[in-house]
Amino acid sequence: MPSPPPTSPAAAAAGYFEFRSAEHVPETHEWPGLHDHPSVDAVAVAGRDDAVPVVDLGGGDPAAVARALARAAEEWGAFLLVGHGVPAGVAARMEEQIARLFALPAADKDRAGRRPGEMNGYGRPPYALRFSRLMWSEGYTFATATIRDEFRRVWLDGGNDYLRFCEVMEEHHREMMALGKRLVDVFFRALGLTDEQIAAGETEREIRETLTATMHLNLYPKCPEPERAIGLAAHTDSGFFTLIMQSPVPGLQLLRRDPERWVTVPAPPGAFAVVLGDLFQLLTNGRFRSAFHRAVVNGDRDRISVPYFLGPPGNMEVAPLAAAVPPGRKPAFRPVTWPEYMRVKGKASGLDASALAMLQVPEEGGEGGVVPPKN
Ligand SMILES: C=C1C[C@]23C[C@@]1(O)CC[C@H]2[C@@]12CCC[C@@](C)(C(=O)O1)[C@H]2[C@@H]3C(=O)O
Ligand SMILES: O=C(O)CCC(=O)C(=O)O
Ligand SMILES: [Fe+2]
Repeated sequence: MPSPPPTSPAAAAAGYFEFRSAEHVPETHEWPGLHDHPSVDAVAVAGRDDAVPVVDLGGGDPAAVARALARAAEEWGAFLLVGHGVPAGVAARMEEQIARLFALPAADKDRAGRRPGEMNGYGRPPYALRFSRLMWSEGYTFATATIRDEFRRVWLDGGNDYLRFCEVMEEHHREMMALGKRLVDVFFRALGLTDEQIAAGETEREIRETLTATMHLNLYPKCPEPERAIGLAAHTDSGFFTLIMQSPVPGLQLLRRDPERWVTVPAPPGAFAVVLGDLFQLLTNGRFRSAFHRAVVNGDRDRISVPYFLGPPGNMEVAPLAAAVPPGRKPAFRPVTWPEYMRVKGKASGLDASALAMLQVPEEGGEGGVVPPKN
């Protein structure tokens, strides 16, 4: 089957082609091992609970909310967040603007193409470069601190389309940052900290107040052969946690074990999916787990997702919180900055090893260095 032609030289470098005119999945995008584990829906059946946890922030007993969050973070490393108070209009405006961005002529998007070694821009996410096959998605990454500069690369005239787009991204950023900070405190409570300790703890305050955010826009165009392509290949996020706004079209899947299976996360309107990252696993001394996840594509409908990656500033050393280390024990991981962790993760993926395991401190008298499989 001949591959559809790429839209432009930069699009070819980014690995994109004209998804809309594809009648088949070309060999370049055919993904190996997609069905090594079955995909299942998020339901509870006798003896096996595949119901993705739901955490409701709205109005319940704070202690009960913290317990629900602790269970989700320990057992799944992911959950659906409802009762968060973010107005529904925000997601609707985001979907509209993102669809408009990706529908722009290739030449406009190419001007913002992510160059090698750069964090921001239009193109494949960093980890995609490890794979020889391509994914069925378009992406755009940007730091929330530089939204206006970033999108002047796309809309050179700085006109109304540009202004409207930036306003909507900024609105989403404001809502997500406020929600992220609230959630950090609920995570601390879930670790067993009292409200007084959360208010007085210097480390806890620093984590909440210096949170940084990166946004990544994903468009998964509808796919003529969804069984043969992947939207986003399996990975863990590396930061603290990710708030994911998604179209009401399921696609996000979480790997569960014993037996290994991909559980599809439902996409009820208004709910955010929350996925914990590797540095949160380190921060909580391994108590809360990062989630191995991927995004599959759909035969009938496009899907948009907006992961909002929250993490520490680049110069902050992340170490296990005292509250998460059992009395009389040493922290299980050595301190690391986010950029340093990314380098370790890059090496670990080449070695097929876990980056977190490489940062583990051997227990006295124990073997050390081994993080049990995720989920
Ligand atoms: C803040 C970030 C997290 C991320 C790398 C990035 O700098 C921006 C893109 C993010 C993303 C999205 C797709 C999967 C992922 C592993 C990737 O390669 O790029 C994540 C990164 C991450 O969480 O490590
Ligand atoms: O599309 C999704 O739901 C997940 C996206 C994701 O995991 C990512 O961009 O890191
Ligand atoms: Fe992710």
